[in-house]
Amino acid sequence: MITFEDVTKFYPGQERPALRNINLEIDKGEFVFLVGQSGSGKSTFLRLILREYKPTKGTLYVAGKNLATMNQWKVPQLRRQIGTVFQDFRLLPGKTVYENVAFALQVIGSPAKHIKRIVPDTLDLVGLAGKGDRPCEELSGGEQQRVAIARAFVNRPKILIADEPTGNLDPETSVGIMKLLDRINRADTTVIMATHDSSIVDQMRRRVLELRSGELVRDQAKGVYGTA
Ligand SMILES: Nc1ncnc2c1ncn2[C@@H]1O[C@H](COP(=O)(O)OP(=O)(O)OP(=O)(O)O)[C@@H](O)[C@H]1O
Repeated sequence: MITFEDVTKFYPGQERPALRNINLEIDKGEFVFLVGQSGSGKSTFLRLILREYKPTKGTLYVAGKNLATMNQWKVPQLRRQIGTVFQDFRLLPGKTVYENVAFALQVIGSPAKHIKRIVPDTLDLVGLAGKGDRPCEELSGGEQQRVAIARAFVNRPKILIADEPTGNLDPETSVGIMKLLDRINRADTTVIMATHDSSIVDQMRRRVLELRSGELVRDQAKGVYGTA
C-alpha cells in the first residue's frame, strides 16, 4: 500500500534533512504507530504520503502510484483515498455534526441520495447515532474527534492518517478513540498514527516505527513505545 524507497526530505534552507534514507513498506490493512521525539520527522513522513511535499531524493509509492513523479492535477484523486485526523479536530465551525461529515462528500460531488444514506451509517459507526443535528461546538472533545473520524472515513478511504489524534483527550476518552480506529482498521483500512501517547502504543501492540533525527531507528512488530 505504501513503499518508501530511500526517501530523503530536505526543507528549503535546512542543512539537515527532516527525513533521511527511509526504506520501508506498509501493507494493506496494517496498523502502524509512528513514534519519536518532537522534530524527529513524524509529520514530514505523513505529509509526504499526502503529497504535501515531494521527496527530495528517493521514491514513494502510495496506493500503487509513484508520488515522486505524480502530476499535480492527480493529487486530489490520491487524497480521496486517504482520510486524515488531527489532534485539533479541525471541524467546520457553525455547522452541525451531520453537515461536517456530509461536507466531505459534497466537495467530491457525491450524489445527495448516497450522502443521505452513508452519513447516518457512519455516525452510527463512530458512536454518534442521533447526534447529527448537534452543533459541533457543543460536543465534548472526544465526541468532536469522533466527528472528525467520521468525516475522514465517510468516503471509505484505503488509508487513514492520524496525527496525534488523542493529543487533546483524557486517557479514558483516548481509549474510546483507539477502539474506533481499531475497528476502522479491521474493516481493512491501513492506519498510520503518529503519537506521543506511550500507554496507547503499549496497550495496542501493533507495528511501531521510530524516527530519530529523521532516521528510521526501529521497525518493530507488535511493538512498544520505548525502545525495548
Ligand atoms: N516547513 C518546514 N520548513 C523547514 N523546516 C521544517 C518544516 N517543517 C518541519 N521542519 C523541520 O523538520 C524537522 C522534522 O519536523 P517534523 O514536523 O516532521 O517533526 P515531528 O516529529 O512531526 O515533530 P512533532 O512531534 O513536534 O510534531 C524538524 O527539524 C523541523 O524543524
